[in-house]
Amino acid sequence: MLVAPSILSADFGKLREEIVSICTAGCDLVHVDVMDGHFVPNLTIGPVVVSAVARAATKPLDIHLMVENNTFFVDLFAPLKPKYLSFHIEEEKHPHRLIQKIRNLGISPAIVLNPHTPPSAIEYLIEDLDMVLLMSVNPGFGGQKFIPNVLEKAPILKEMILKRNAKTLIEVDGGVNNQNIQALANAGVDIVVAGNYVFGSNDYKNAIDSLKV
Ligand SMILES: O=C(CO)[C@H](O)[C@H](O)COP(=O)(O)O
Repeated sequence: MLVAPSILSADFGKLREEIVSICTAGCDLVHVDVMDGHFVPNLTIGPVVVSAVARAATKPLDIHLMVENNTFFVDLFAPLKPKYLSFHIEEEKHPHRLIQKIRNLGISPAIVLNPHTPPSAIEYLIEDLDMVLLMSVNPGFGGQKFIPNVLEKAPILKEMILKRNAKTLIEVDGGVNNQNIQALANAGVDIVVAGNYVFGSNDYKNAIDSLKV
């Protein structure tokens, strides 16, 4: 299991220190939540702060866009060269076109599915995606309760990936902790995002290690 701590739960008063700490503690990716106050009822950080995060991080960035105008935000964040740039299928009329755009910028394209969206929504996009992010909370806030329907969706998605001989990874985000990590691994999940569980602990290394099942 790869672990991507979500910096939404970090102490923004000492953000550089927080980023260095999770990277030293052995995280695999640094997960960044970009919210525009329209697609979700919360507002987070823009490219100025994310560029400071990128300078502090020794692990690749995994940027999750929770925004209305995906193309505008892809153009804004692409210069920071994240490993993954993910956008919501619920908010995109031309997902195939946007996937190609992200790939042509040298970034791994990923799509996010809200808790109510079935894996079939992206069946014909699978081969073009490097990752699919399944939300296990409603997007917008950290520290919410895990919605277990993701344990049903992940195996369905995995089967679609295998059927198409694709290498697409499955990531799950929201309410992940040491109580549900084994069930997520059994369901075929490759990467977990964890905010409160990591940043709310007093030992980041222990918390990250406990998710690497
Ligand atoms: O995308 C998010 C919210 O929209 C966060 O990444 C997610 O909620 C992680 O936080 P936690 O592990 O505390 O649930």
